[in-house]
Amino acid sequence: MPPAPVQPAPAGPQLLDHLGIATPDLDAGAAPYLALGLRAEGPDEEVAPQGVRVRAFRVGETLIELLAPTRPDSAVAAFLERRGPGMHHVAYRVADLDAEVARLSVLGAPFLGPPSAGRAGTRVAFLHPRWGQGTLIELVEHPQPAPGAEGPAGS
Ligand SMILES: CC[C@@H](C(=O)O)C(=O)SCCNC(=O)CCNC(=O)[C@H](O)C(C)(C)COP(=O)(O)OP(=O)(O)OC[C@H]1O[C@@H](n2cnc3c(N)ncnc32)[C@H](O)[C@@H]1OP(=O)(O)O
Ligand SMILES: [Co+2]
Repeated sequence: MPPAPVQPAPAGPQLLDHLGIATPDLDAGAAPYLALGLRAEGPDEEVAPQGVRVRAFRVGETLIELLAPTRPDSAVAAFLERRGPGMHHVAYRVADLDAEVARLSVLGAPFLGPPSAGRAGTRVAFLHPRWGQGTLIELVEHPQPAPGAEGPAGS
């Protein structure tokens, strides 16, 4: 009997949220993106649970997320030690992270721990790179806008 087809994600359409790039130094790592004409979005942010400092550059609906380690035992420090600077992860936006973690876990997807805090108020969860054909995959849920913050009243 053929395997059951994978059901579409119930949490709605997914966007490419960002690409994570590992660099030992944010200023040096930013140089090519500034030369391309991209602008940093907001101030740099430290995400302590991940041991990184982040500078984000917007490209349409997607961000380039430059990541520099803040401690030697962080995932990004280990990556730089092993592979040097470069593409670190691909992040997909989901509407309901807990629902996606539950749905994919049933399929055997190897999550690297429970959802945790990401940059800019997001919640994130990671899937081991062996599952993504050698690519570390991140799922991102953005915070819901506050009621009434979506536009002028009556629009
Ligand atoms: C800014 C915050 C947040 C956001 O808001 O977006 C972030 O993006 S934080 C980003 C940093 N955080 C993380 O990456 C957390 C999840 N990562 C991990 O848990 C680990 O990095 C890892 C993926 C489990 C790898 O850890 P490692 O100790 O290297 O594990 P292994 O020894 O099991 O490695 C196995 C294998 O995987 C290769 N590897 C490691 N990292 C990557 C990667 N980023 N992309 C592709 N492959 C990766 C590693 O080289 C090993 O391969 P071999 O060398 O062939 O054995
Ligand atoms: Co990320």
